[in-house]
Amino acid sequence: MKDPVARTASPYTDPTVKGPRSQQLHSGHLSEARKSKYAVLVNTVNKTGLHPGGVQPVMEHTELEEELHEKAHIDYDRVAIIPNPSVAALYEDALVYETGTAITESGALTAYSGKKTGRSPLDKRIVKEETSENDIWWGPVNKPMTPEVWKINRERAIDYLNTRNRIYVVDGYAGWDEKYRIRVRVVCARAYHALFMRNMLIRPSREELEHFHPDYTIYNAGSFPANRYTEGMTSGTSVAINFAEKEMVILGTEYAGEMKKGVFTVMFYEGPVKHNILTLHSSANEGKDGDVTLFFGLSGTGKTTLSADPNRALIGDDEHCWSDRGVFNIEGGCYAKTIGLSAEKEPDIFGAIRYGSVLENVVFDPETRQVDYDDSTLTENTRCAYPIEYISNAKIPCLSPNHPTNIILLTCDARGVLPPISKLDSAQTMFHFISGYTSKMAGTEDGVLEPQATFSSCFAQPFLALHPMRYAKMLADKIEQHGANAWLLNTGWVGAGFSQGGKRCPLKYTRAILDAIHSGELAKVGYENYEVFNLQVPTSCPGVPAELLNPKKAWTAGNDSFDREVKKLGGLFLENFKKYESEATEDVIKAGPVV
Ligand SMILES: Nc1ncnc2c1ncn2[C@@H]1O[C@H](COP(=O)(O)OP(=O)(O)OP(=O)(O)O)[C@@H](O)[C@H]1O
Ligand SMILES: O=C([O-])CC(=O)C(=O)O
Ligand SMILES: [Mn+2]
Repeated sequence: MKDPVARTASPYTDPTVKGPRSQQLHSGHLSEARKSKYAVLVNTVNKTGLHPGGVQPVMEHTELEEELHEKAHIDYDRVAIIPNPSVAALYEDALVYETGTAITESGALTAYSGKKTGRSPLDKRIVKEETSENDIWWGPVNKPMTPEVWKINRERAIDYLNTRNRIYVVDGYAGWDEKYRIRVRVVCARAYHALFMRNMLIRPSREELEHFHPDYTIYNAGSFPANRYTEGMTSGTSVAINFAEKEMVILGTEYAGEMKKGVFTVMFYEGPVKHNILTLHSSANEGKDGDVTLFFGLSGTGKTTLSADPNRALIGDDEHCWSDRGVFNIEGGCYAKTIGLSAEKEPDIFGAIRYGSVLENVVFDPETRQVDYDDSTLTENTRCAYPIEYISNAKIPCLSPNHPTNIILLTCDARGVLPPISKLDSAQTMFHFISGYTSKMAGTEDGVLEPQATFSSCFAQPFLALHPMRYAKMLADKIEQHGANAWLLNTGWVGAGFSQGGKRCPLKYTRAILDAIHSGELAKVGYENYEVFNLQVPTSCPGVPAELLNPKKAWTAGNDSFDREVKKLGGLFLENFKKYESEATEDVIKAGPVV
């Protein structure tokens, strides 16, 4: 599969359209509801003696079909609506209707997302309407969309869905805490997208699905582009959320991550605004004594990798809420990066890639069906989505009544000047949380090919709905109330930066650092002050060479380049923080680097 078919966002080259409708009706995919519907049709025809195709017969529609018809004008007489299909049915459909979709050696379904292999943050918009506009952070990420443009795009998505022979509906919850969960419905054209969201949402029981009425609905028409001449569109891609209508519309990108991150933005809005709970871009796990650790960090910094820990139960790998009742995962699955994945280094994740999991944009051998996890031909951002129970020590239900004991801010510093581990006081925690520094690595966002210094407030800027300081203040209050310890952990370069030929901190050392935090040993060792950033770094850590702990001592590329790099990064932090200074307290402003 070295040269897969590049799918473009056009319905005309969309290989998912195959086979006449009559074939589908007999394809064995009909749900019970569908079958009884056709039984009704047959009965009507028999009773009236009318030939089908003459007078329009009276057809009975399911509750779900009626709802979709009423809310979204889905043409249920033309399109087969497949409600909450099984994994097996989705496999069958994906294999029949989608170009390049296949089963890999380990049993996972592998699919291509087409041209877009990462999120498109520049094409994300929020509808400007009165119920939410005073709360929304109309900052660098949330671009306003007028209600008129929303209607145009929504209609375009629905028109596209109505041209399909079959569309899928996946219903699920976001949030394991029943008090705070939202019900989400996904309506999409690709079986791969349906299976992805079946994995990523929390799966309701069969009974719960029977009368499931969503709070939010996602219309994913990603194979079909937005019209670039529609006012405000800057490309053929549009990912839009309407908080008043409680809907999301996707056009012009088939990257599945947009759906899960769309739900996340909804939680970033609903959590604080409606329930006074804090939404966080973090993973979480729990030790044997019930101690909870949260790992905040941007894409690629290690949330998924480090939260999968054989000694600790996994609560979740990417999206959590911290409420007055502890911590809960938003999702029912994990979405792991698979580039460079190996059974030796990351056995839990490797083992989760099996029947039911969805691999995205990986390269595999068409004969042996073996996946080459080192191959980044299609993208650096190769991924796998699997249900969380595929991690054997996942804690189900995925929540803890305990408040976090440790808070770990992850960063992946490609300059190699942030220490592998530092202990933070509360002002430093706020400074670094608001700053949200990492080197953005190639892949998860469209167009990023080399590491770039990036500051993403709350480690979540592309997903935030409200101003970052609203989340930061909530976090400060919670940390103070529950007395959590905070750490800054750099999973990035050590010894020298990316540009000086340094290397990324070996995973085994990062894991040893975490073990020492969890065993309490790291709190007991000696500390020294690390220049410019004024961070407290340990002078020793079990399982880690001591010389790695202080970047100045670890640096192999000459003192001049070290001084230059550390000051340059310090300067970037200060420059970035200026925009928050008017709202931050004096001690937080002072907790930044001194250049
Ligand atoms: N020292 C290290 N610590 C953590 N991860 C490392 C380290 N060295 C290399 N890696 C690799 O970095 C990647 C971290 O990706 P991971 O999926 O954990 O990111 P994430 O924070 O969950 O991102 P996203 O929010 O995009 O899902 C993995 O591919 C992992 O193998
Ligand atoms: O959303 C995605 O595509 C992957 C992810 O977790 C992130 O970028 O934080
Ligand atoms: Mn993420």
